Amino acid sequence: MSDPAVIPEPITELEIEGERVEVEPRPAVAEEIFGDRVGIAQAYANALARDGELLGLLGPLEYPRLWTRHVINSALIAPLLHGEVGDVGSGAGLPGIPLAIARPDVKFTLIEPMERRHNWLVQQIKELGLDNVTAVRGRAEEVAESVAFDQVTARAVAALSKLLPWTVPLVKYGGEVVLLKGRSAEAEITKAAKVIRRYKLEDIRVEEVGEGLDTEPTRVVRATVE
Ligand SMILES: C[S@@+](CC[C@H](N)C(=O)[O-])C[C@H]1O[C@@H](n2cnc3c(N)ncnc32)[C@H](O)[C@@H]1O
Repeated sequence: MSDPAVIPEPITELEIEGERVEVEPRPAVAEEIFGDRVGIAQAYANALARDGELLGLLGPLEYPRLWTRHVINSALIAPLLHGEVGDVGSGAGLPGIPLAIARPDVKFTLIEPMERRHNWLVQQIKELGLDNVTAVRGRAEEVAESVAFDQVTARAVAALSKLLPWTVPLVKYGGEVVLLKGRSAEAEITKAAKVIRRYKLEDIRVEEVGEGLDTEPTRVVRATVE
């Protein structure tokens, strides 16, 4: 288990298929986001660097932007969250694990159907000593009956028209979806108009978070479930 007071030595390079690959060093903004839990974030980044390829979630091109594109991009939405949060299609724990490190006061459930990834998440939760996270193996549609979250997050799982029917049924009345999206966010909202009406989503909007910090902001699609 990671000792939060100790910052582990960062993995700075790896060999993948005989090629030397550099791993992005931890940016200064990580200290601002994770505070005294930055050591846990470094332990997670190291695990992601070590196992990301094995899990089929990180290609060699992702290593030089491991922190900014994955860990920080995920953690930036931490101030938007409260209560109990479900993270659909967590994969290697994104955005759920960086969020759980940044917000020990919020409870996270990582939902991931692939056995290998789910097992890895269970192992990481234990090794990082995160007592505010659990991992559930299954597809969102399968677990919808048994859960009700204040908020549901997802990142890089599917386009909105497919993602909303997977995420909205997991949200309590009055709760919300907070979905990390790139530049396509507005276009995806337009395409998902029928689904948005069907689920009676209120106040659907695109927001950027992390402005003022020395990193690229993260875009989210937020909507209230009524
Ligand atoms: C491209 S990966 C993204 C993983 C992670 N969210 C990230 O940002 O790196 C998509 C993940 O969604 C999972 N997934 C696909 N369909 C799903 C569903 N219906 N319910 C829950 N997870 C699903 C896949 O197994 C995969 O791990």
